[in-house]
Amino acid sequence: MQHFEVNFDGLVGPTHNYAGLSFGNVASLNNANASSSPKQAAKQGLQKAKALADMGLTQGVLAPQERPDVLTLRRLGFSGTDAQVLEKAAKQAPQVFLACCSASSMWTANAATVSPSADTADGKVHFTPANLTNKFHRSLEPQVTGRILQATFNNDKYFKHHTHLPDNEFFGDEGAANHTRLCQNYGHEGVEIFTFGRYAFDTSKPAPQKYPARQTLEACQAIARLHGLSDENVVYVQQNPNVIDQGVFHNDVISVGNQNVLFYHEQAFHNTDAAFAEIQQKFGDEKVYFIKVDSQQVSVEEAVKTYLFNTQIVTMTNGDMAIIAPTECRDSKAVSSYLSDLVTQNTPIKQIHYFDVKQSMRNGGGPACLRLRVAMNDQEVDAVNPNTLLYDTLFERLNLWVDKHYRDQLLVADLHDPQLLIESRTALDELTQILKLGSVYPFQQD
Ligand SMILES: NCCC[C@H](NC(=O)CCC(=O)O)C(=O)O
Repeated sequence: MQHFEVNFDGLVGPTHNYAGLSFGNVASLNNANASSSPKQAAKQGLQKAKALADMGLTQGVLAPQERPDVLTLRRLGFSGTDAQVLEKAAKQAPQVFLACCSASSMWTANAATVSPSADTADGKVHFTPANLTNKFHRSLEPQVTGRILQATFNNDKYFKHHTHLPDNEFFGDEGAANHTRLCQNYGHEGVEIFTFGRYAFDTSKPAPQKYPARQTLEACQAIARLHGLSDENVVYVQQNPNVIDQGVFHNDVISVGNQNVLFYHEQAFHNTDAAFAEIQQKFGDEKVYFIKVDSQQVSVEEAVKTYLFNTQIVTMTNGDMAIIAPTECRDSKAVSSYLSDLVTQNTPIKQIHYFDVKQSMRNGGGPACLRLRVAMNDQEVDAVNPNTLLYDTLFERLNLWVDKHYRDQLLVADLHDPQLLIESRTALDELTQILKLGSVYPFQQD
């Protein structure tokens, strides 16, 4: 049996915009109200995904969500026709309205936590959508995310879907952005590393002071229970509260792992030595490469600006690893010289590939945010909805679909345009036919 890691990239939705919604995410705050290009954003994402497919990796896509979220606006008391709902909300509660327009589901690293079948008690691949409670605009995602995941991984024999954790800050969960899995190979039992920002039920423990810690230990523990993980395969590590206060709102902004590599900044974790000893012990006899970047090489500020750690580390068909980095890393002297040196060292990382994902970066989402990793064996890959796997035909079809429906430019002030709602729904309706997802959106269920 063969084993793969498949990346499911989030398609950028037609309302991609910069509304400054994410307190604690420096790029989101700095780019508030800038004009965006949904078309360019979607194409940048597709290019990156297709390039990985061309490198011989299996690549899938996940559908975006319906925005503006008229259903939520109605729940909040705005009434009338859809156009009236948009107009009233934009006028009477602009911040609430903007939150209901975000295309943030594009960052599928926050869609769910996934545990491969090699790690779970029942031998199925488990999915728990993230509840994303810390940000109102993101808390609107989990229900539809669950439907999209079920329509993508639509076979009960191999896939187990859980409901997202209770919607409150005690169980704040941001999905795979705070979860990394190390393993000797993808089919082998792995070590699932859950990273959290604070203890929900013990306020005497360290926590950030300035920016929110979005993920709690208790949420991580609940997911490990739901997925049937053994204590022998799980490590919980607290993020260094101080780096959260410097803009590291998810752990994937300061560390990334793949197979036997954990690439991290020296300030990423609290109690690093104890955590790494536990990881190595649970990993087994083979050595884990803990690749440390220290503050003199790259400061936390530079790491947040360039997203050095929001890179993907992928295993190529010849067994070497490659780093998939945003062009911001190439444009930084400190980071690009670090990376050029890294590939000459004695680690599995041998190549660096740069991609322009600026439209996403301006909202604090790099290459790693744009993908959800699902390690599977060949039978499981065969059980995935085949229309969501990105081969040449789907790539071409999706590019045409973007050209047909997406605007070149969008301003925050355009979001209440009723025509945009019609365009978005028309696009998404067609997308569900292309990907054969069925009726996953509220507007399709009226
Ligand atoms: N994993 C990357 C997530 C980025 C995302 N940004 C946003 O939602 C910004 C949206 C805006 O500000 O318009 C977040 O912070 O959760």
